Amino acid sequence: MNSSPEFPAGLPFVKMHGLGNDFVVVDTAQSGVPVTPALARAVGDRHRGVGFDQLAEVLLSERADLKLLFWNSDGSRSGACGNATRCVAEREMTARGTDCLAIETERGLLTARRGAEGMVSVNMGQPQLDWRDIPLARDVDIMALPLPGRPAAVGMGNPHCITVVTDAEAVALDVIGPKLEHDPLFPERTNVEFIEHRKDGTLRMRVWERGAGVTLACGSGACAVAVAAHKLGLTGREVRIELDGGWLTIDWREDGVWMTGPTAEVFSGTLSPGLLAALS
Ligand SMILES: N[C@H](CCC[C@H](N)C(=O)O)C(=O)O
Repeated sequence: MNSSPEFPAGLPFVKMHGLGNDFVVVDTAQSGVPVTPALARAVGDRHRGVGFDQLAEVLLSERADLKLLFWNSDGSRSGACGNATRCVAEREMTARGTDCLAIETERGLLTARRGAEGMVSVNMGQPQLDWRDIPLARDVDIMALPLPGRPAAVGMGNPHCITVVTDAEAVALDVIGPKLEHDPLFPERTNVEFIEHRKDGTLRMRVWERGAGVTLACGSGACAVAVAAHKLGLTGREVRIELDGGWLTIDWREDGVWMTGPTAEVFSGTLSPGLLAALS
């Protein structure tokens, strides 16, 4: 095995997930090893690395308890990642012995709280409902985009394209997802969600994530979906959403869109110095 003169001890990481939306958490504040697109791609490789939907990079913050940056497995960045925010918050609240945490992200300061029955909630902030903020390439009706199925567009610090369908299971996500992800209407690409409004008032949601593909869940996507479903008159401000990996509760309150759900720590390990050396 090669050793890295720069990082002789390798890079410690923690593997976590929220409803099967899986993450590698690395603490740059402690390790001093900054994440690069190449590192994210290498660690994100499910055969030659660890594998993740997103990598959460923990940094020091002057304004909050900590700062988080999010990376997709294709090496691109995401301004928001709700499930990773909840996972890191759980770990940090446990380490610090608190029930509340302030987290700086690219989209602003987020508040996380420990909830009942081991759940963790995070306020993902107010949705972006202006076409320039989502962002879209031009001014169109954001609740009925000029695309097949008349999807809605909502930003949560990252873009989401939401189509209401009668049968979410029947959607060929891996065919339609990448088409919408790369549609020119979305200059920064987009996450893609399909939702079915069930008779019991809940939503069934399936997701194709920008930069990661089909995932078992997407927290910011669930927030965007709840906002779109409410604006389309399907649901109230609070809704339960079933994703492939489980359930999230979303509550669009006056102070922002709160998301509540489970978190899990899976294992911790050390990225080998050889892997890091190959990238430098
Ligand atoms: N899984 C994340 C969202 C990742 C979004 C990312 N794929 C992007 O490029 O915006 C979540 O729980 O919110």
